[in-house]
Amino acid sequence: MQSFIDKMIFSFFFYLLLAYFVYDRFIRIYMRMHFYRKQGIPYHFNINLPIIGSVKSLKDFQKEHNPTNHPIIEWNKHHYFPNDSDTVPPITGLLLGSQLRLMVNRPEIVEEMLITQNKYYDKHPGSATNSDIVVGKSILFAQSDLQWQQKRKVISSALYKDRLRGMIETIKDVTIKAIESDWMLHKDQNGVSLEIVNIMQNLFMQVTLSCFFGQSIEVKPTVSQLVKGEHKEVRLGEAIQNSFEQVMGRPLQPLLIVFRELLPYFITQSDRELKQNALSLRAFIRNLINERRKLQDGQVQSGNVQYKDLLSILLNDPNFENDDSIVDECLTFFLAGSMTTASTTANTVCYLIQSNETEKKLRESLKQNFDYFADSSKTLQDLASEITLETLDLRNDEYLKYCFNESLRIEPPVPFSSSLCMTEEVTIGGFIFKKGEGFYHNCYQLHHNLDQWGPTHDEYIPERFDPGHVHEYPKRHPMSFLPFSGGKRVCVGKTFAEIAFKIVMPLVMKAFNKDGRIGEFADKEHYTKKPHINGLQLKRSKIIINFNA
Ligand code: HEM
Repeated sequence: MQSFIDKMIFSFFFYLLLAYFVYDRFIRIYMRMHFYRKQGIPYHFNINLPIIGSVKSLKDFQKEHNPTNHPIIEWNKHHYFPNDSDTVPPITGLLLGSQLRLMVNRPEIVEEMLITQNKYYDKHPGSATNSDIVVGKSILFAQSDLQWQQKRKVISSALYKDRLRGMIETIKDVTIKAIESDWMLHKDQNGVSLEIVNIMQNLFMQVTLSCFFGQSIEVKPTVSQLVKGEHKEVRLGEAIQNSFEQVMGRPLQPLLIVFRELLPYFITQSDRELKQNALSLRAFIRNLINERRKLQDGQVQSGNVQYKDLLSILLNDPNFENDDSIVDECLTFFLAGSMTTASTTANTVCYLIQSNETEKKLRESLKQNFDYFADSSKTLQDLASEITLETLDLRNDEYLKYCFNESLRIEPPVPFSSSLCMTEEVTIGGFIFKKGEGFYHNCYQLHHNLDQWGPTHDEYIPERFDPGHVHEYPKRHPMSFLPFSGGKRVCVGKTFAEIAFKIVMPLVMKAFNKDGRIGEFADKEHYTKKPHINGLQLKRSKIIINFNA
């Protein structure tokens, strides 16, 4: 009798669970899709497959087209607006496994979301769960609560103007050191042959280490990582990037597509390796923190400027109650700060190689701002002495700033926002969004909408940001350019990123120059295609440049 009752109880719970599974993975999703389709939001037909959703279609698309751009961006475009047309659907549907996501492609809707309706959505809790293993509870994926607000305020203070002045000195030192003592070692009769993404990634990792963690620029940190079962010493930047890319790809693993509840567990061999590697990274950062604790004042000395760096600020603030919360923010800074800036700079170099005219204009413009830039009797150090917070305003000509903007536009380092989530049912842009719905801002598309950027949207033209060229490139909707996100979650490092770019580019262009050209691609194919280097996919890009030295 007892065993019969046990069986009944077991069966009851088993069928209850099954019913929940069927409801959650099929019925609920179909009802939601129906709800959005009725409002005119398209869903590509392949995504109706139970549980698998768009994933099979996405994988097939990758196999067939091998997109150099981010697959989600290209898939969205391929299925919903394959030919450049004025009428990109404002919102398109995506089903990642059994998770519905909406892609917002139009600036008018983004504006309404960021400005008047921002209290109705927040970061999607799924992003925090997924990335927890690498960035823990950092501000990047945290909900916009009081704790996030307080932490963000403290972190932003590491980037105040007086501190930026010190960091400018550090960035100059790190860049000159990289060019002279690292890159130039590869010099032969053909110039200096370097892989652009790799050198920029390492450069900006060193910038981050020195500016925010006060590390000596002599240190080139490596971390022990498991690569297919073998222990290897990997450069810190590469190790962080690898772990992040793996974390981002995890929700598309077959097991996790079917049972997303298993996301916090690391079951497969590659997941266990990822966990191990993430723990090694965290241990490395904890070590930095311990070393810093031994120092008395936590001041960084750079040239004749002294400043308190991020690490000393966090160590002395009650909002960061334990070392784990400091490690979380440090790893976020490495990720958010260096991959993005590295890809922007690498893209700019590629576009200069592709366009003689743009490079000529940029060199002319730099000459107007910095006397030593084109003077061959002057060294990199001489040029560096002219670079200050004030001269970085580019008072005589802003072409370098236009190049920065155009690089961010044509290839946004963060091509779509992290996953966001409606906290209430709300109507935006005439569409009703259900509570709990996940969505992304499709920044890449915002930067390429034909009615906003015209038929040349796929060409690198810095002049579009020059007010003097407004007749050729009319003003766009303000939300058509959104590389740093916006509203309360706008990037905290945007000024730092711009400053770092404006320091690195002139130094690199002075170091590598033959008859006004920086260098050439080793593979001639690169002259005709867009570089497509974005911050989420650095590993995919292998572009060798023969720099002129
Ligand atoms: C070209 C360079 C950069 C670009 C394009 C960029 C872009 C972005 C974007 C789009 C977001 C929002 C991400 C989301 O949707 O979740 C973001 C957030 C953030 N960025 Fe940046 N970023 C850059 C450089 C930096 C730098 C240099 C730092 C640090 C020094 C930094 C620190 C952060 C942090 C901490 C957040 C999270 C802010 C919050 O949610 O409160 N970023 N960035």
